[in-house]
Parts: sequence; structure tokens; C-alpha cells
Amino acid sequence: MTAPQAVQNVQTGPPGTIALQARGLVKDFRGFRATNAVSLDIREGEIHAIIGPNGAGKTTLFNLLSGFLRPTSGEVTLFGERIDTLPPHAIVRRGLSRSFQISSVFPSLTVRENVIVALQSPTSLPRQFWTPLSRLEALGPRADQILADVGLDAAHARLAADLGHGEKRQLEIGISLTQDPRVLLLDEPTSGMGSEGVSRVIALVRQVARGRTVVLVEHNMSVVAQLADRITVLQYGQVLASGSYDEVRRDPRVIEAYLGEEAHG
Ligand SMILES: Nc1ncnc2c1ncn2[C@@H]1O[C@H](COP(=O)(O)OP(=O)(O)OP(=O)(O)O)[C@@H](O)[C@H]1O
Repeated sequence: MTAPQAVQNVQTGPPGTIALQARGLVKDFRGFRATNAVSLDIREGEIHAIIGPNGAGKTTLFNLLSGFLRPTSGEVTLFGERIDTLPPHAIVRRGLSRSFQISSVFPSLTVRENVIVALQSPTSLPRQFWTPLSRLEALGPRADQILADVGLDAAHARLAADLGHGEKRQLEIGISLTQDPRVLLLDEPTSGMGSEGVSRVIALVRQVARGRTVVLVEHNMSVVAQLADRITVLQYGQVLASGSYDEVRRDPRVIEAYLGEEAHG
């Protein structure tokens, strides 16, 4: 794991406040244990990266934290309230949103219309919309602010279908911001991007992290080094290590896990 110098994010919450917590999380898929007794604390205001070799269970953990999967056992709490028994939309209402891949974007609507539709939705989840867009114009100023925040103001009138890959990721993050979440989960925000797109997303994540807690799954170690205050490393569904970038990169078990991945594949 070689990467540039870590840049620390400013902690915004009172010290010690836990935004999102997992205790003893287990997820079995027909006899296969994808998540194995995972416990983790995400502190309020931090950017927390979840990393690990392919198949380590990162996506499964994200789905458990955001209510898209029910744990076989264990608990998830958001600001002290148990959420693992709630459906995703109820979790969104309590302040946790996750970025969706392109499935949450309506390709035939403009960028701005996509944000307006998401603002109108109580959950930002993909849904059928029946309110005429003309009636939603009152949401326009808020949509414009979000587009400015994610750097898409100049692209507001373009069809979502015509956006480049990086711009679509920006729009997805914009859509998840419509719920003004206290905790934002980002699933591989830089996947498939060139270096220019990666730099833009790093700046964007730093910006949206102001006053929020951000948890991201990320494969790009340079991105992790630049963004993450703390890191949790998963392997075989378990927490292998957690700490700052410098702590985990020196951990012999983490080096072994990554070297093993390179050797096999
Ligand atoms: N619905 C499912 N049914 C059966 N097995 C599953 C299911 N979802 C995930 N798995 C298995 O659980 C393990 C963890 O998968 P997961 O997608 O969470 O890993 P990951 O760390 O996100 O991987 P990657 O980095 O490749 O995206 C894998 O072995 C995967 O095949």
C-alpha cells in the first residue's frame, strides 16, 4: 500500500460521539458467513473508510448498515437508536443516506430535474413520481444549491443519460444530499474514474463531509490516504484491523492480506 501523505479531516462532532455503531454483526447467505461478528464505531464528523480485498464483505456490511440487508444477528445503532430492524426509508428519515449507483438516476430527466424529484421524495430512493415537474418548481432553489455544492451547476440542463461517468457519480452524491443526511455512506465513489475525476471526487467528498459523518467503501488507497480519518479493514467478513491510515498500513496482518491478494490475483 503506497499512497500520498494523509490529510486529516476536521472533526466536527463533540469528541467521543458515536454516529453509527455495529455490534456483533453477522450475515449468513445460505450457510456462507459473509459478515462475521463485525463491531465498529463510526465517530461523528469523521470520514471513515472501509477497505479490504475483493470479497471481504464490504458491500454486505454497507447493506447491513443502511437497512438493505437484515443481519442474521447483531445490532446497528444510529446516534444510539437501534436501526437494524428498520426498512431503508425509515433509516434515511433518521439521518443516514447512502449514495446509489446509477439506478437512482432517471436518465431521461435533466440533472436538475433529477435533484428536484429526489427532493420531493421522502427517502431519495428510486420511485415512481407522479407530481408534475412544474408543480415542483418551488424546490428549484434548493436543487440549484445542491448542484452548486456537487459542482454540477453548469450541467443542470443536460440529460442525466448524457453525463460522463464522473458526473454521474457527482449527481448520485447530489441526490443523496437531498435528504441532508447526518451520516452519508458512499459506495466506491471513485470507481472507474481517471485521475482528474478522482481528484474532483476527493474535493467533493471533503466538501460534503463538512458537518457530516462519511463512511466510504473505497479500493483506491491513494483516495483512502487522502480522505480517511480512520479506516476499518475487512477480510473474510471480519474486522482485521482499524485505525489511522498510518496505523493500518503498518499492520502486518493488513500487509499480508493485501500481498496475498496480489499474489493470488
Ligand atoms: N446475496 C448473496 N448471496 C450469496 N453470497 C453473497 C451474496 N452477497 C455477497 N455474497 C458473498 O459474500 C462475500 C462478500 O461479498 P461482498 O460483495 O460483500 O464483498 P466486497 O468486499 O464488497 O467485494 P468487492 O470488493 O469485490 O466488491 C463474497 O464471497 C460474496 O460472494
